[in-house]
Amino acid sequence: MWTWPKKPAYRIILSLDPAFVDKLSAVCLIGTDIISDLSHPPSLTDNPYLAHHYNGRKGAAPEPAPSPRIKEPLYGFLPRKVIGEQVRKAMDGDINPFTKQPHSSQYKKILEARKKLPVFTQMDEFLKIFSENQIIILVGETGSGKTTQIPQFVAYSDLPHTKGKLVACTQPRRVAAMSVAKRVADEMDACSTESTPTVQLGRHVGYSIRFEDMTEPGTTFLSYMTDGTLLREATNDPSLERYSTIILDEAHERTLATDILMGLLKGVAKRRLDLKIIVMSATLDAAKFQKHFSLRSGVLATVFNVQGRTHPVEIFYTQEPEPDYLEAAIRTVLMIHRAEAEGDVLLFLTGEEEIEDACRKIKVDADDLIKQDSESVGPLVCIPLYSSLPPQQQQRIFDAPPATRSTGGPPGRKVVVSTNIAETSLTIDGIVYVVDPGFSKQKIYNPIIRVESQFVSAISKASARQRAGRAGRTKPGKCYRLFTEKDFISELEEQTHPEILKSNLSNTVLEMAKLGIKDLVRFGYVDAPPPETLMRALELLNYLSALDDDGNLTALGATMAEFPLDPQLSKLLIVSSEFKCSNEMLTITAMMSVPNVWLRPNNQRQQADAAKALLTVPDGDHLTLLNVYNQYMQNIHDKNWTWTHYLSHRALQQADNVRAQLQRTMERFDIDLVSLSDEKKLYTNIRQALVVGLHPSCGLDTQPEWVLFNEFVLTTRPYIRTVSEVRPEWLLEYAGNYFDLSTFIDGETKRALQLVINKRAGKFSKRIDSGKDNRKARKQKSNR
Ligand SMILES: Nc1ncnc2c1ncn2[C@@H]1O[C@H](COP(=O)(O)OP(=O)(O)OP(=O)(O)O)[C@@H](O)[C@H]1O
Repeated sequence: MWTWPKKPAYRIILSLDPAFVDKLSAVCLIGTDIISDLSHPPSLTDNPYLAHHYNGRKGAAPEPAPSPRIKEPLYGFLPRKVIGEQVRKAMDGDINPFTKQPHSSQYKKILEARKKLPVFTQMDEFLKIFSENQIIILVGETGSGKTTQIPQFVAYSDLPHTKGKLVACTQPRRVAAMSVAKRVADEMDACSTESTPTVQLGRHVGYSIRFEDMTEPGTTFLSYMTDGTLLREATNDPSLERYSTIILDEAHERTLATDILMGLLKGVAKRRLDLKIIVMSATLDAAKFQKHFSLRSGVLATVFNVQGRTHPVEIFYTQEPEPDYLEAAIRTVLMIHRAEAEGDVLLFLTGEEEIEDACRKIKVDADDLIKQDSESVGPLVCIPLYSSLPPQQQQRIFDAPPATRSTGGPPGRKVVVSTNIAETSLTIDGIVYVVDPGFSKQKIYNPIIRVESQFVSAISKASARQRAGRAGRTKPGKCYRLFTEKDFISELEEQTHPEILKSNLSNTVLEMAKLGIKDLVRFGYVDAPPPETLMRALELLNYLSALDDDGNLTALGATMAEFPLDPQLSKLLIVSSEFKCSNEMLTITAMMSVPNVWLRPNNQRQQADAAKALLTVPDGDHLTLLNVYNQYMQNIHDKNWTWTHYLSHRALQQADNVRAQLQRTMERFDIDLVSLSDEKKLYTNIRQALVVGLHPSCGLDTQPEWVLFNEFVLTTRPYIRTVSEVRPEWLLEYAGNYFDLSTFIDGETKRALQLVINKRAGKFSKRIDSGKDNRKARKQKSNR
């Protein structure tokens, strides 16, 4: 039987207080984190393992040691001669040079439109600089054509494609990677209406996002992908050999994965002299990237500026600050619908609940408007967009607006209500109006208490410009900012803070370890993360036995890094076969990796709750998720069954897909897929590895003393989600190293666990005593 090698992979929380949810702010956890209450805060600097990573310095935040003076390597890169004239000829020719098929007339039509983009007018200049430099920082205004054109120029410059290497272009968001790949495939001739498409999306031009790889080895020459996907790929191929050029788009967003890639690629560029790197940014703040990518001391990376944008966008501000931005946003959308000319609207809000709520309200109010004045108010559809929506549902934003009701009647309008995932790279054809209240939800990780919280806060000026840029993509647009111009100038920060400074880094550090990066402190960050955050990540990975005491990646850690999951979840999957419940854990993990499966329409809440109650397993949310999936399978994926049980068919389909992918990874590592036949024992085993929650949506109707949970959300109150009841004996048995009471300071947790130990010892000694008594009695009897 497997036992916890060091500390538990589960997040466990103790509370003896019935109102313990309120105490969760004092609990440290994140994601599927290990938690304890603060009576057991592992000291950051006293921990020998962490101290080792920080040169044994105690009590002070580590400072990076001065880099050793090394002899500068002879540096040069392999020049690639690219001639603009030849690229232009290939584009204008009758035959598609990638597929050797004739170009369609639609291709030529789109090409004429592309030629008007600012980037296109500077193609020769770009290709010259591209030939002469290994690394380029490209700065261009939103809408100038960076995302769609530059990767194509590079792909043409790679011709002939006998070398078989690809061009990669990263995007911070899935929806952008998918939609830009589609647009570029169309531009390269995938949209022919008159013949079989010459270029195909998913074959010649592809995309790759977590759980979905739409590329074809040997055929794909240009792939759009999320930055996280490329980073994951680098863990298996740190030199990223299969790429000829890597383009990091939207670098100004400073996502965690893009930042790590920037550090990594700097090293790869020195090893792979044939590799080209382009870092694209919409802000003029390129100096940081230029400095970062200076490969020789004193020589900054080359910057290429693209002038101009496609269409003008008129900006409007409010006269006074708006007291309620949501109400103001809805009012503005309706005002546009009633008074403005044809064109769709994009409204930026902060999160799923707010977006769904706004969609409902806008729809109701728009229907009222139509009733009052059907002559001048046209039909309206509202489409939500947020990251937890399944990709197919996200694609609805590209649907055509509703048709005009009658000939000559007012035009229909589409309103997309989105989080900031629509802020960059997306072109939603037809969007003319943008409504920007100036807020977004931001995650902040506090490494001291190990809590990640979400706050609604003001966006940066850079974000506001990106948002405005979503209008004016295909025609002139208008942007309504729901704040004053004075606030824009004096209150908004210039740039959004890099994610690396405010995120939990456990996943990233595991990936870095897999990449072979030993010195986390002196890795070439663009901005170095807070030392406490790195320490927390190391600590967690060490607890999980993904890293050994010297910080080396263990075999277990290497396997964990292969799963596209948080380290805690991948650990659960790996160890589940020891608990004889790996089939079930696969299902539970897949269900936790997809959007919420429960539907709860506003007007049918009671029915939805009753349906949920029928599927709820009293032992906890995890077993309930398992039950839902099993029933879905027994009902042969029936859409009607999901509908009548208020379940999202799409989310369940997605879970099925994710499960199959995770299963393939398990099989690759020979992890047994097993299930105990004794259901009661099976359920106990699963819970020994899992969590129960007291979030209002939780199915538990009891108030358990000890629970394990999956997610901690700090909103107006702290909540835990996806929870299972656990027994304190399990903590001592399976997580003995973490729950080693000699390392606990005196407090509630220690007292409670001590009680359990005493109780067990008491029982044990009583048993020994009674054994002795029995033996004595037997002896006396036999003596007699
Ligand atoms: N799906 C599409 N349908 C129609 N036109 C499109 C589409 N995608 C892009 N375009 C056109 O190409 C232009 C350039 O888009 P692109 O995404 O390449 O710009 P960008 O400079 O990368 O902007 P951003 O920084 O905002 O992503 C758009 O303004 C639009 O005119």
